[in-house]
Amino acid sequence: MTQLRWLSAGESHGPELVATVEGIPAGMPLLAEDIDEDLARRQRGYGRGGRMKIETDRVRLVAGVRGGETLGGPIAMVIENRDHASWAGRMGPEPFPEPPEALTRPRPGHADLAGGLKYARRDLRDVLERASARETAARVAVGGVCRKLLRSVGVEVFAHVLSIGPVASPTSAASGGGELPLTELRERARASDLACVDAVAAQAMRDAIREAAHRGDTLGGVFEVIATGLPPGLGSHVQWDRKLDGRLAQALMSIQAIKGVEIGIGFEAARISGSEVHDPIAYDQGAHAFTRPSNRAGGLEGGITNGMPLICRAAMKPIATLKRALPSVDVRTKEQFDAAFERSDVCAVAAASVVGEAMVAITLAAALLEKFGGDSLTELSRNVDSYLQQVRSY
Ligand SMILES: Cc1cc2nc3c(=O)[nH]c(=O)nc-3n(C[C@H](O)[C@H](O)[C@H](O)COP(=O)(O)O)c2cc1C
Ligand SMILES: C=C(O[C@@H]1CC(C(=O)O)=C[C@@H](OP(=O)(O)O)[C@H]1O)C(=O)O
Repeated sequence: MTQLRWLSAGESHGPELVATVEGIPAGMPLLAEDIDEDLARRQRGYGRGGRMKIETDRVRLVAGVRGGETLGGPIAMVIENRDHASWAGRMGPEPFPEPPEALTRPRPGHADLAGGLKYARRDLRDVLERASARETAARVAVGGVCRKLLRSVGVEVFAHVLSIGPVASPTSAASGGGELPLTELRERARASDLACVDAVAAQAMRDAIREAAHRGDTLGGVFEVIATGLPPGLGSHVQWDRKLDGRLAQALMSIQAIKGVEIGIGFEAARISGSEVHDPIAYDQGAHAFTRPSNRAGGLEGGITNGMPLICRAAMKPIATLKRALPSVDVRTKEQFDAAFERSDVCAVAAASVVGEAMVAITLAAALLEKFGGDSLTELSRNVDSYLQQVRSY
């Protein structure tokens, strides 16, 4: 068994973000540009704030890769924070020449107050810098490495936006929106600035975001992550922490501002009968494979992949930093004030969907390595092929 481990470090306006990932087999081709494309997609999306005009995220591979191939050791990556240049004397590890002005008016919905109380920080910037979703750039870098591994065994992960505020796209893979083949869904999502596959819905979403911005308000939404090409048998029913649905939920829920996760049709399954929920089983003699005419389970039964595409959804709450700020209290004076506002995204659901892809890719890569092991890519591929042969002759 190979264990995938990873960590990120870095503050939003510090010098750089750092990510380390260990457990990737040796001999996997890996270039910075494999990851940069995802980093660029994470920066997109109608409704993002001024910060995204400053950053042009690129990864620098600093360990674990030689001559374009992984070595089997920890891979370390760095992403520069260009905005750091504007924070001289206020951010960075060295003592400041003068104490910077403290941020003392916590924003409802952000980590400011809870983190300030927990870590006994009087300047709430000490909390928000790490709580910020700037950190998700590091996650996307780790996800890019994992995506490369998954691709080598035929697994693709992609996401699309289902709704922004009250505006919904008519297409959902989980609800049988499979009139669109999944490859087409992926291409359309990648071509849209909102990762929405329906052009009419995307325009209504843009309008909703623009109107929210005019009101000084913000919007959340829902995105769906789909993984194709998965072998049956990732995850396990035998112990609580090995169930893949639970692990995916934790991974997606850990993304800043994600407040709900569904697998397949999710909460909808609780409202209808069993006969309308469960996917009948058939057998394709030619392909020597079990098939399903529907995929309401979203590719998971008993916490184990069943060979159908994996479908997860995540709900993002609206951005907490409001131009028309909500009432708050100054933590120093205890007087009532409006919460702090400098600048902010109005809506970041499309960006979060790219982070969702990364978190799902990381979780699937971990499950793949646990099942098939392998210190080299050759060994991993051989193990996968041998298992697929076993499944075909079951
Ligand atoms: C891609 C992305 C961008 C975000 N941008 C902002 C932002 O500009 N302003 C803000 O207040 N919150 C933003 N958030 C949400 C906060 O990071 C999040 O609400 C905060 O860390 C508190 O965590 P919680 O919402 O999970 O409790 C963003 C989240 C994501 C995923
Ligand atoms: C920097 C990113 O997102 C940031 C996430 C974020 C937050 O509070 O989560 C607040 C904003 O940062 P700033 O206060 O510098 O404008 C976003 O821009 C990014 O996604 O790369």
